[in-house]
Amino acid sequence: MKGVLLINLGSPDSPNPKDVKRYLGEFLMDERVIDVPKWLRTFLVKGIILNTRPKKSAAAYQKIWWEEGSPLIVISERFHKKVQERAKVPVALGMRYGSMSIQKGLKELHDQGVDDVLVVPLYPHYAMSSTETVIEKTKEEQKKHFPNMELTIVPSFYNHPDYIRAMSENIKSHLEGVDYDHILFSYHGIPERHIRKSDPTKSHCKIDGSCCETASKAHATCYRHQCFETTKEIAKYLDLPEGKYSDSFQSRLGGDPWLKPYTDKEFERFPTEGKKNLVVITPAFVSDCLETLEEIAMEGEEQFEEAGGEHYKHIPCLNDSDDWVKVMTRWINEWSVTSKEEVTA
Ligand SMILES: C=CC1=C(C)c2cc3[nH]c(cc4nc(cc5[nH]c(cc1n2)c(C)c5CCC(=O)O)C(CCC(=O)O)=C4C)c(C)c3C=C
Ligand SMILES: [Fe+2]
Ligand SMILES: [Fe+2]
Repeated sequence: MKGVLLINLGSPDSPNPKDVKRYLGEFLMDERVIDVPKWLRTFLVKGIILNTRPKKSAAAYQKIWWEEGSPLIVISERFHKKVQERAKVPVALGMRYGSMSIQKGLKELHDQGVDDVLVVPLYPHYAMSSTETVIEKTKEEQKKHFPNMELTIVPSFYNHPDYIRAMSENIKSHLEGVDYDHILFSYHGIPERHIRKSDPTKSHCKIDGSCCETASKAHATCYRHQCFETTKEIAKYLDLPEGKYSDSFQSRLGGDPWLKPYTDKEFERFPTEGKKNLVVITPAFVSDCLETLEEIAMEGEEQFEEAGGEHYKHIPCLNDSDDWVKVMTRWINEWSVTSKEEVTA
């Protein structure tokens, strides 16, 4: 029997430093997130980062926490419930880190008789620290606990017409009557090194001006290319004029070079160029979370206004909007009526 596992990143159990520390410990000890030899990762995470970061992160979580819990979890649960109401097969929800584990999600499906699972990483763009770690963890849990289950993985949907249309219509609905100078597409950043590591050709991705524009099979796993494509497709759909929009990358951690330009530097630069009315969208996240609600909606506005900006607007993610629920349900229902031969063909 077929079933679906939706997988998002996860959040701490509460915004208290103790729970945040446990969550960050699991997250940052992932070899696909901090990709250095285990002894060095252990030293960096347990010896340095976990001594200071949990307090700072807990304070940030406290600013955005809802009565029902973490926004990322609550929104994912609402989305899951609505998708389940419309889907023709059982749908479960799991998180890569934290208490709502992937193993629990697979067990829930297994207990309902599911042995053929569509795995949906809730990330539009491929990165080793997001999509790849979800896929590898799911395969590991399946092999260990549910050897008779089969998995089919939904590919990154960064340029899927349904995702582009849903994103564009969401943006359009929030821009009605809004006067703006510029739209910033702010994507979660990753270290530049991860782009090179994910390049199967080992020669295409140079992170220069043109590699992401030149056709290559490397783009199936190139986060940078996929982010730029999402922007291009949304701009095309909304008929945005050249120069009225741009890309940036947020949330960097540590001293290594991450994808540029950095979002916080753009907030400081725009007002000096006369871009004083700014709209920010965050297409790498399907649901609002710490990185959109605190870093972009709160900190971002402050940084922009301190630099001389006048009006600032963050557009919410797709969250549990009817449109996004319908898109996901259609993908699921189309798969659930497809035979195995058609899927693998
Ligand atoms: C959109 C996909 C994501 C990628 C790619 C990604 C890479 C990545 N993240 C960190 C470090 C942290 N990220 C944190 C929060 C966070 N990250 C994503 C998504 C991606 N991360 C989301 C949805 C969230 C929000 C979680 C929530 O509970 O709302 C955090 C925790 C908060 C903090 O202390 O800042 C860290 C740490 C790295 C190092 C990385 C790539 C190497
Ligand atoms: Fe992150
Ligand atoms: Fe590229």
